[in-house]
Amino acid sequence: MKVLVIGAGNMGLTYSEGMATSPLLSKHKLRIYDTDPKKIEVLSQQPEFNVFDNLEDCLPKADVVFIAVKPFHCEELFKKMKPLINNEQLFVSLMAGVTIQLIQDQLDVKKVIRTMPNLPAQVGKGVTSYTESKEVSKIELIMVRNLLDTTGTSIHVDTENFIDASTGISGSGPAYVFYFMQSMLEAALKMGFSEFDSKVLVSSTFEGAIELFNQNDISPESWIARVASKGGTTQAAIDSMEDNNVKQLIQDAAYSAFNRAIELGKEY
Ligand SMILES: NC(=O)C1=CN([C@@H]2O[C@H](COP(=O)(O)OP(=O)(O)OC[C@H]3O[C@@H](n4cnc5c(N)ncnc54)[C@H](OP(=O)(O)O)[C@@H]3O)[C@@H](O)[C@H]2O)C=CC1
Ligand SMILES: O=C(O)[C@@H]1CCC=N1
Repeated sequence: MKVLVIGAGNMGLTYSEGMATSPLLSKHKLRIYDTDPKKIEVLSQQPEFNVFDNLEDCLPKADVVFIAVKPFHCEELFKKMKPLINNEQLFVSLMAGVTIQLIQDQLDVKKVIRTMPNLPAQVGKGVTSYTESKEVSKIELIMVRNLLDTTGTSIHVDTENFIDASTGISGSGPAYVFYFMQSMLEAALKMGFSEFDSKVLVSSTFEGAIELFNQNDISPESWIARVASKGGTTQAAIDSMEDNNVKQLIQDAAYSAFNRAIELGKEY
């Protein structure tokens, strides 16, 4: 199978690196197209990829085309793609907000899968939600799922509303975790720890907590209760967060991303 990825940025390159290992590609190298000459030059040194600087040479014969440009670049890209594509090809979008309908209309194609990936795919720990237009067959869907799973795990959702919702949870989510980490790092530095020790304290705490969560069927709330002694230090911290409505604020933030994804879909 010939797979082409358009846009070799954070997401496109990450998914390319995962998918290049897929047996579904059989003898074909994964194809990458980008408009940035510097990226083309660097990627051309990597033996696992076939790198292109023009669509004419890579798009017409691709079976599956992943689109990983920023949403505001899609209109210009679709215009260039349109004369080079056909209705047998399968298009997989990684773009936030951009709807299946818009892709079908602007490219004049039928088979579209819309996904919401996330950045931990870079270390094989990504989670991708995906949904499809009705013209996509079961076999095509399984094939794309296999490709997506080369970067971690994936979940099928029934509607695009859940793609926008997963943008608010898992797509943008790594940034919320980094925000929390940054806040704790800054607190550790203020308390007088060195940068190195602050990093060890914070990253080990996150890693340990995630491992506990993953290895046991216990809710985060119950884990909090196991850390917090009555009248102790943790309770003081949790009370401070509750007094400041931190939980609500985090939920509001997730909804802001969800709503922004819906808004993005109306902008193009
Ligand atoms: N980053 C993330 O964590 C996530 C991103 N996404 C989605 O993934 C998509 C890509 O995001 P991200 O990887 O961060 O973006 P990047 O800017 O890192 O990557 C996009 C790449 O596409 C190139 N490009 C721009 N226009 C074209 C074009 N017409 N043809 C071919 N290549 C082009 C860009 O080049 P240049 O730099 O020169 O513009 C760049 O190399 C977005 O739509 C985003 O919504 C989804 C979930 C998570
Ligand atoms: O911020 C964005 O718009 C993209 C989508 C999810 C993560 N990054």
